[in-house]
Amino acid sequence: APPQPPGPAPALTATASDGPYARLYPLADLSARRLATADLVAAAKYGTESPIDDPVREKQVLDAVAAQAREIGADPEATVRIFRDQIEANKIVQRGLFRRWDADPSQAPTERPDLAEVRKEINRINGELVRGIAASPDARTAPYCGGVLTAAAVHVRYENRLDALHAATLGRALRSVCEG
Ligand SMILES: C=C(O[C@@H]1C=C(C(=O)O)C=C[C@H]1O)C(=O)O
Repeated sequence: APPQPPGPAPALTATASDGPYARLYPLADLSARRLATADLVAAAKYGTESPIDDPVREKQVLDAVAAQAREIGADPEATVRIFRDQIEANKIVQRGLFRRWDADPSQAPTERPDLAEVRKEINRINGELVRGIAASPDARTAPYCGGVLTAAAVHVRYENRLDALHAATLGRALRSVCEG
């Protein structure tokens, strides 16, 4: 037999026995990981000329994930919709941190990460998230999606000891996962 092409990464391989929780949990987990990058992005931008909103970079992200979705057979429209929420959530955390640091400069970061390096990490998470979206069409369109996704998000919240800002914003990041 000819060699088979490599399949998706094991953690995201969906089998017939995977239930909706197993399909939706990675989306909550990856969203929390993506949201955690907002702390680094905010630290990279704080006290510089770089604004929180960067529409040029946002368009690059959305174009890239739409192309990846098409390549691997995920719905590009659902993928872009989910990523618009991911981006909005990321900016909400950045704004929250800016406010926190303005109010109490002793909490402000003392080191400034390299934004280009942080964006490489965001790109890696974006790729994983597109694969997770591609692996979950049935779970995302099922009537129980919202309940299962909320359970996964609660698990992720406690597992990662998310603070109130990140926990609330995780809900924002996941807003349209269950819209199909
Ligand atoms: C994360 C950043 O900040 C914002 C959020 C983005 C995102 O979530 O991908 C992209 C651009 C910015 O509007 C960034 O500048 O990279």
